[in-house]
Amino acid sequence: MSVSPRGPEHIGDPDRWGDTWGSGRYVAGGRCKSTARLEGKVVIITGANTGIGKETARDLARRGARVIVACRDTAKAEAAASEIRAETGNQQVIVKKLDLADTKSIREFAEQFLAEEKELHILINNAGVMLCPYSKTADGFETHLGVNHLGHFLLTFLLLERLKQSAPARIVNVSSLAHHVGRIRFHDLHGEKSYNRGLAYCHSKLANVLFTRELARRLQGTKVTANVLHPGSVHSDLVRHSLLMMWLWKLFSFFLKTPWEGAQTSIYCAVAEELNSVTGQYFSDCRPAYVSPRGRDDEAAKKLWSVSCELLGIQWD
Ligand SMILES: NC(=O)C1=CN([C@@H]2O[C@H](COP(=O)(O)OP(=O)(O)OC[C@H]3O[C@@H](n4cnc5c(N)ncnc54)[C@H](OP(=O)(O)O)[C@@H]3O)[C@@H](O)[C@H]2O)C=CC1
Ligand SMILES: CC1=C(/C=C/C(C)=C/C=C/C(C)=C/C=O)C(C)(C)CCC1
Repeated sequence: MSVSPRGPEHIGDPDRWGDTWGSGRYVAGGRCKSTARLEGKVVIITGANTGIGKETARDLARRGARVIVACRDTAKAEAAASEIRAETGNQQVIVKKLDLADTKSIREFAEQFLAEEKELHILINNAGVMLCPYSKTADGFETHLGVNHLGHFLLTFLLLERLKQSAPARIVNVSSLAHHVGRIRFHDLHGEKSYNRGLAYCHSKLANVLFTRELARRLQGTKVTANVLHPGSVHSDLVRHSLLMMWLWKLFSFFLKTPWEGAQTSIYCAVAEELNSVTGQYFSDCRPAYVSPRGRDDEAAKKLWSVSCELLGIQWD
C-alpha cells in the first residue's frame, strides 16, 4: 500500500515506513526508529506551537512524556497543545509562557518551572527566528543572536541543576546547516557596524554549535549530554520575515521536508538509546554530520561562552 507521508493522520506513526530513510522522497531524510517510551519523563520544548517544535512535542507526548510547551504566544501554544492532547490522549501537555527575546520572561519561566516541576529529563532548545529586519531584543541584543543563542544559553543555565539532579538527562540544541556560513563577529556581535539578516541567522546558528561543544565539554561526567543538529530544509513558518523565501518555500515545498520529517533528528537526539552516552555531537538525518571548521574552534567556543555570560550578567563556571 502506498501512503502519502503528508497529512496529520500519519504523523508520528513509528510503523508507517519500513526503513530509516523515510517516505521514499529523497528529501524526507532520516527517521527516528527508536520505540523508547517516556512515561515519568519531563521534557521542555521551546517554540513548540508550530513547525518542527510542534511535531517534536507531538511525538514525545505520544511516547508518554510530560511535555512543557514553552512559547511566547500562549494562545497559539494552547491551540497546539490541545490538538496534541486530543490526538495522543496524553493530558500532560502543558503550556508555559517563554519569550526568548526578553531575559525577564526567561527568568520568570525558569522560576515557575523550578517551583512546579521536580525533574527535567530533556530540554529541547528549538525556537528560532530567521531573516529578521534589524531589531534588538528587550535587553538590547541583536534579535537572531538574542533569541537563537543568548535566550537558550540563559534558559539552559537556569535549568541545568535540575537536569543534573534528574540525570540521565539530555540537552538538544536545534542549529542548522547554515552554521557553515556563520562566524562569530566578536567585534560587532549586535550588528551595529554592519548587518545582513541572512548572515545574522547563520552567525546565531554557529553560536548554537559552539555553545553545544563547550557545554558538552563542561558536562563530562555528569550524565547530562548536549547534542546539536540540523533538521533539514523544512516547510515551516521560519521564512515568515521574507516574502521571497515564503514564495520559494511554497513553490518548492515538494523539495522541502514536512515539519514531521524535520522533527525526526530532534526526536532521535532526545530519545535514541544508542545516544545514551553520546555528547557534543552534531547530527543531521538521524546520524552524525560534518561540522564546519569554525564550529570546531574550541577557542571561539570558550570566548563565546565568556562573552555570553558577560552579556547576560551571569557567572557560569
Ligand atoms: N525550517 C527550516 O528549514 C530549518 C529550521 N531550522 C531551525 O529549526 C528550529 C525550528 O524552526 P521551524 O520550526 O522551522 O520554524 P517556525 O518558525 O515554524 O517555528 C519557530 C518557533 O520559534 C518560536 N519563537 C520565535 N521567536 C521566539 C521567542 N522570542 N521566544 C519564544 N519562541 C520564539 C516561534 O513562535 P511564534 O510562532 O510565536 O513565532 C515558533 O514556535 C529553529 O531553531 C530553526 O533555526 C534549522 C534549519 C532549517
Ligand atoms: C536551492 C533552492 C532551494 C533550497 C533552499 C535551501 C536548501 C534552503 C536551506 C535553508 C536553511 C538551511 C534554513 C534554515 O536554517 C529551494 C528554495 C528549495 C528551491 C529553490 C532552489
